Amino acid sequence: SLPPGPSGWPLIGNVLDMPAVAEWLTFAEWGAKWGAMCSVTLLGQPIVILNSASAMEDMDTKGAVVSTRPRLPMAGELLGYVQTLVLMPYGSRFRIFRKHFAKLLGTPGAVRPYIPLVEAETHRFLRRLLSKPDATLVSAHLRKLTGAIILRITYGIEVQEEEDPFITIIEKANDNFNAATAPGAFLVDVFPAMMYIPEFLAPFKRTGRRWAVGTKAMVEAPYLFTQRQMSAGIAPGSFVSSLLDHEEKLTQEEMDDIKHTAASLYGGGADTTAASLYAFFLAMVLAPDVQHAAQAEIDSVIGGGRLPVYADREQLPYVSAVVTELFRWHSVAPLGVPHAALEDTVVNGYFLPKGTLIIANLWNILNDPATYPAPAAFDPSRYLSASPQRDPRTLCFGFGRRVCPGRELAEMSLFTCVATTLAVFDIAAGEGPVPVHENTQGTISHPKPFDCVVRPRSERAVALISGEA
Ligand code: HEM
Repeated sequence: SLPPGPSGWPLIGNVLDMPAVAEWLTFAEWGAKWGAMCSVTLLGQPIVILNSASAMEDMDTKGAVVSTRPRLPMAGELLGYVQTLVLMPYGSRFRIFRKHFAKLLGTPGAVRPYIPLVEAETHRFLRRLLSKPDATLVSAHLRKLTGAIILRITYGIEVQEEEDPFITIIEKANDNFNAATAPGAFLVDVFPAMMYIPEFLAPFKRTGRRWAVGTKAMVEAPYLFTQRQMSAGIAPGSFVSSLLDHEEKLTQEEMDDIKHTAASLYGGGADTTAASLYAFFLAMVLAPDVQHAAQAEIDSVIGGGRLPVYADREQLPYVSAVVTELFRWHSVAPLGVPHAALEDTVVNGYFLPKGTLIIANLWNILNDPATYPAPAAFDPSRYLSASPQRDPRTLCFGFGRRVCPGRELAEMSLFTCVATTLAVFDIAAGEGPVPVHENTQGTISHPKPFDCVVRPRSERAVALISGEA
């Protein structure tokens, strides 16, 4: 049978038990009651929830069998996201996309060429933060930073200081994606047969068609820009330009794969990394002792004469532990991205029929007090004692064949931003009540907005930021 879980009603199953918000908290309660691998059924659709690291590892052993994605007609088919990696079903095209990703970002060696680019974009971020340190703009500055890094790696596009047209197009599409995948937002995801309803009777189809224009613009506009730059002989090196270098030898299908792999990079990488970095600012407000300890390490190892760089990582173990703790403390994807069983399978003695949805409750796994005592505390020293706690990187990126392919770039972006920001800025609480760490709803979850005060640490820091030192 399926793993145990709350008993439901005939036909509708557990529909009435499903929480409307913060699903990860209710799922955690079910885990405590029914076991780390528990299940519910929604209108006949079985859903297995993984509430512990070992349950996720057991699932991991099934490899490809548990590595397809559920069918989501709204975001996948109507908006067109099934063409991008995150919603693509397991199969040969999926493997081509993953190969592109592996070559581009799969190892520390593969991402090494991007170090100067990540550092340069991070310096631009520091300058924006210096000129507009308002708490309400921190999140926007971070989105611009992570978007700029991905656009340069993928297309060789350098973003404009004011409103950048590509970022505007892509963020609009990503907002549509988030709205389309919000739990319970579109009934057609529960009843795919609704796809047969003619459009004049189905408002969701009209919404889908409108939003699909945004997806198309996101996929086409930056790609066309790079193609034009290549024709003019002025395209800088990038993922797209290197693969299109011998365009005449590529089939239409291969070019289409390159175009959609490129689009998958922004969707997977920009908002996730920005969410993690926004959590860093919150953590510094809530844990001033951690901030002071990290700054003391930077001051003693680097001194005030330059900004830290990625190559300093080994010499900055405490700052590195801040990054490690960031991966744990704020769940960027509290419920990961749902997997689905490709065929009938048995895991831990439980039967999962083909099509079963598999959800890893990453929030709960990363807040498990047995692995991480006092999990709500932001405490980098967890990883620095003689018996360090488990590296959250083995958990926060999901599992199996769908494990996040952007891990190395995430690491580099986070370290560079955290180390340089701490070197030159103090981040303190604002005047209002002490902020609380809470996740926003959505597949990609940010900390809820909070007040803070960001100030340069000294005149010397100002000179470093503005490049005059
Ligand atoms: C803090 C940073 C990040 C976190 C916590 C994170 C986390 C995740 C998680 C949990 C998944 C779902 C894995 C699963 O299905 O089991 C995922 C998938 C994915 N991530 Fe990341 N990610 C981050 C950064 C990035 C970056 C920088 C990129 C690319 C540049 C990226 C690209 C992707 C893509 C394309 C997928 C879909 C993979 C697939 O479906 O096969 N991510 N990520």
